[in-house]
Amino acid sequence: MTAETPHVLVVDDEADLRELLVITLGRMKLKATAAENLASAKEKLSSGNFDLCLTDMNLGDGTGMELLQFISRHCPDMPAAVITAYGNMETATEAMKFGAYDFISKPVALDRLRQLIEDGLGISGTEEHSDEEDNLIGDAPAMKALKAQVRKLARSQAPIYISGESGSGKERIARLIHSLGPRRERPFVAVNCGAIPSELMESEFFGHRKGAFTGAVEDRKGLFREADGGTLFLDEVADLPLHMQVKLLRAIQEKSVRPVGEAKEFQVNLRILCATHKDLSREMSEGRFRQDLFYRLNVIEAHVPPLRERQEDIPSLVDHILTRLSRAWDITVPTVSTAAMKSLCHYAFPGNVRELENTLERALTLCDGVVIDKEHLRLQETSPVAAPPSGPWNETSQQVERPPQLPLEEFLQEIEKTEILKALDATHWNRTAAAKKLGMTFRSLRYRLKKLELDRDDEGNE
Ligand SMILES: Nc1ncnc2c1ncn2[C@@H]1O[C@H](COP(=O)(O)OP(=O)(O)OP(=O)(O)O)[C@@H](O)[C@H]1O
Repeated sequence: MTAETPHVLVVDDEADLRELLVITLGRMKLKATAAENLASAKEKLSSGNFDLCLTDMNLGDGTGMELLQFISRHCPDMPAAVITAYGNMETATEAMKFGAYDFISKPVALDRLRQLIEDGLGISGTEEHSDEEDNLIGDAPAMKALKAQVRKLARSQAPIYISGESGSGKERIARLIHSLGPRRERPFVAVNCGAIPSELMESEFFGHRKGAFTGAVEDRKGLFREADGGTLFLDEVADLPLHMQVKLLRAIQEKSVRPVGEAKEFQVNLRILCATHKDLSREMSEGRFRQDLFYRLNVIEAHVPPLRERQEDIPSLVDHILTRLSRAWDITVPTVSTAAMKSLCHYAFPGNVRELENTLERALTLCDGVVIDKEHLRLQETSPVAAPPSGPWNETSQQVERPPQLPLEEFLQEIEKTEILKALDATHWNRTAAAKKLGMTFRSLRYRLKKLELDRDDEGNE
């Protein structure tokens, strides 16, 4: 966003609404320009410098969706929001998939409009950095793609469904989305839906008045209001009982909650992120998860790949986790022997990163404090890797296309890494034999291992 007065483009074919929006924006001390159809909006966007666009869906000569597509191609850094017909959630959902950061329904409520504009201007402009990002380890192609997706999603207000196996890092992704977005200064509230007893759920989510039921000794705000202005992360959302799913849907749609034993409703403004290790569409088709809630929450899906599909990330994760544990325990970071690292890189980790953390914590207690060796890991030998490391080649050795967001240099590095790891694997990490297999000198392989940060340990296993 520029340091000057933010400039908003309003696009609507109805003159009355257009005027109302321009007046409201003026009162908010913003500069507003109006366009009455798609062609004029495109022309203004091409010649002017806007910080935000607010568009209706019917534009006479085109649709709001077409304008969103134009924006994502020509001004991808400018946030855009849409105005939808009352109750038309499908259009709103579709618009968010097309890149709108939020929507507002007609008749336009002015306080909601103000909020929408403020949120939008908060995300406009320079890229944010978050410490959470540094703590999200992973350079495997799938993780790089996920990080790029997260950066984009952080700007939007769309609900996101984070899928992935247990322990793969879903909550971490949710925190990152929050910390990179306009709500970062507000609370991030995480709740494990599977851990709340069914009878307490309503009061946990929506709060209660003192005396509303036995045990309600004081007023309680509830998670929705605690997260007001910020993000509510519903972990294990598939575990919500059906009666609670109805109430949750209502709260999300109405953007308001009524505490147990309270007569009045409270407005809430929050972003909902959810996750589950279960297959949510299957839960829905088998009648355990409401279809309407599914479509409301699952506007955009972000998938966290299991650790066995990004084994090249294991060495840096090991490094990161051991550094963190050693700092907490106030000890020197131990080294990991080549044999131990090799078994870690070949283990399937059904419990994903959490299992890796537990494995290393145990190894740290069992080792002599200097070197973690294979026997300290106590990995189940019966759990071999289910899939080969995800590299630029798939299981049938067919070439995989370069993900568009991955620069060529890094893509080529991935190929190099995968091939080197394959050769090391085939030769039981005998680097002389691996170099021969790869048609290079030992020195050249050693240089590449260093460059690719695969030379964790120099124990002279040549
Ligand atoms: N990419 C990563 N880099 C560093 N640490 C990670 C990463 N992914 C996960 N972790 C760590 O692994 C542990 C499990 O992650 P997290 O709780 O986010 O997983 P989850 O998928 O939400 O698990 P569950 O399904 O059990 O709720 C956490 O301690 C988290 O900090």
